[in-house]
Amino acid sequence: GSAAAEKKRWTLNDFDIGKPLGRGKFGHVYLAREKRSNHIVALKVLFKSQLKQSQVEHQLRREVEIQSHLRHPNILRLYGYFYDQKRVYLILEYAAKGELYKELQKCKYFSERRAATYIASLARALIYCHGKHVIHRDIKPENLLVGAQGELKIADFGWSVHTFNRRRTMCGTLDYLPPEMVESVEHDANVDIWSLGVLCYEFLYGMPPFEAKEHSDTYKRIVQVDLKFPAKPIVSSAAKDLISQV
Ligand SMILES: CC(C)NC(=O)[C@H]1CCC[C@H]1Nc1nc(Nc2ccc(C(=O)N(C)C3CCN(C)CC3)cc2)ncc1C(F)(F)F
Repeated sequence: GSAAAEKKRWTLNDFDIGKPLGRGKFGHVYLAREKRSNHIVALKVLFKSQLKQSQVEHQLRREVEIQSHLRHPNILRLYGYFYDQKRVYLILEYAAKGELYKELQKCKYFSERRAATYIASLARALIYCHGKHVIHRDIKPENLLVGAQGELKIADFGWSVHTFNRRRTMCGTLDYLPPEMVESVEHDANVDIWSLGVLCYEFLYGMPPFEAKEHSDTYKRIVQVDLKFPAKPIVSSAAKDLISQV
């Protein structure tokens, strides 16, 4: 938005609230329309109490700071934020075609053409982020949304500035973590390239490459890079080569 928009103090009165789009980690997300511009947005409502008890306030602050400065067609925009007594509100770009992981669940796996289109746009978004010394560290289907024209949008607030010693509490799935993070040693932007390979595999086969029943088994498969390609669905050797290289 314009420079003026950047400095504007937003309040809930600036918006007409529409239907709920679903639940995020720390609260609900609503469709909303900014009254003056009639601009459609997603309003993510986070409860301060939950942020406090999960000790993520400082992380949210930094990630909002990063996200609001990123401008790329395959990165979901953060237009601004505001808060009241109990809640923090994030004014986000509305992705009209929703959550990619639901689409992947529905069609089990994607065609090579569709997977290639998604991976190429993610690669462009990561080149942009790494160019600004931002590594994402949380590339996975759940963090991807789809725009009105079917374009991919990285939407998670797991962005973090390029840091070496920021430990990530092992919350959520290990599936997407590369060896250096699973062994929680220092890591750099290449962690995102690894995750891109994991994502490419999951787009084509419908499951992540190192999936296992137990966490400890997933851990072992990752550190050993125990990469196996199922016989079905049929995937080109070019695609397998790309996944192996990445
Ligand atoms: C990346 C992050 C981890 N994920 C999230 O934040 C999630 C948590 C809840 C929603 C989503 N957050 C967003 N979702 C959209 N668009 C959207 C979502 C869902 C549908 C949809 O399928 N239904 C409404 C369907 C319609 C049909 N009925 C049956 C089910 C729901 C359609 C459009 N735009 C921006 C956001 C954002 F990110 F800005 F908040």
